Amino acid sequence: MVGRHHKPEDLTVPHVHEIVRASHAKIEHDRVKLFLCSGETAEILLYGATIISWKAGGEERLFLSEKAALDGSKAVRGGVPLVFPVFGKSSNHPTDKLPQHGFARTSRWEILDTATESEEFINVDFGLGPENLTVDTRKQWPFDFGLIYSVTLTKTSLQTKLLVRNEGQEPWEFNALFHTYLRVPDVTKVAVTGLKGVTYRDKVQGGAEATEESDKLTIASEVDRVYVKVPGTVKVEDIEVGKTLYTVERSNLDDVVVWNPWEKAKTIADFGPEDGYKNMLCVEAGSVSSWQPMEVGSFWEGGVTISI
Ligand SMILES: O=P(O)(O)OC[C@H]1O[C@@H](O)[C@H](O)[C@@H](O)[C@@H]1O
Repeated sequence: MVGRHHKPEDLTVPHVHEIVRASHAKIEHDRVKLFLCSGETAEILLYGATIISWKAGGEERLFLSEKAALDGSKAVRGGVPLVFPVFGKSSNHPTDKLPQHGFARTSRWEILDTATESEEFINVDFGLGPENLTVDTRKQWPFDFGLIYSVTLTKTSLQTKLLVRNEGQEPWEFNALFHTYLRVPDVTKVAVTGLKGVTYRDKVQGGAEATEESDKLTIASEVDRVYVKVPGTVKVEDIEVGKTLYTVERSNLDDVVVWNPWEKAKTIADFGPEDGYKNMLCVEAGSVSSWQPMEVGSFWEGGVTISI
């Protein structure tokens, strides 16, 4: 080889241990993996921009069903699927032809950017627009929109942010929700705090309205509640050990859905193991109790930070 002779100390290539320790993003054909040099990781599928793993403090923090389809054939059962532009199934509304929870969780997103700003965090942005939707989905919801979903991994948190833009010539409206399946050691030994005094719609009771009486919501049967306009921080606590497992902080997301299917999990085809409901609790931050209006050219941004 012609050229200057390099002595080993001239080489700019990092030593192997430095490569392993550096924070970085690894892009594969169907997913992005984020690594922090301190050991935390996250894994996000392009399908749905679904976060399927978040490891922090040496433990997996998200529940992912062992029967979840990860091949893009159906929405992922577990992790953090994104709900947009409709929560549940609507009727008499422009979203009423869309399937339950909309199309964001079943569309393939594009990677927009990855940047390691420091050793303390790493971020990846995904984008979704009409050009990423199937012809059928476009027919079901023909509006022009742009979404940017930003996932940031820090040493102690997983931060997610959704930017929504109306890029069309007519107004439309939407729901959005971060459908987070938190992993818990034993769901019967945790409590959700921060909901006392909040009005909720109880889907297990046919949508009846009630007010949360307790500062410690415990789970001993099926729970499916939409807490409306939750004022502050919600936490998941281990009541046996007396320690906070997760702190959920929201920005511009009024509502919190708490869901555990309990033994109904047995009837959910892609839920496994059958008793896996004991190790999960969905605490879902969203804007779902009323439609978010989007005038032509307007932006909306909402986000959630889950800390351990
Ligand atoms: O089975 P899916 O479409 O992923 O929905 C799971 C659950 O998602 C929750 O957000 C809803 O409140 C529940 O009613 C629903 O059962």
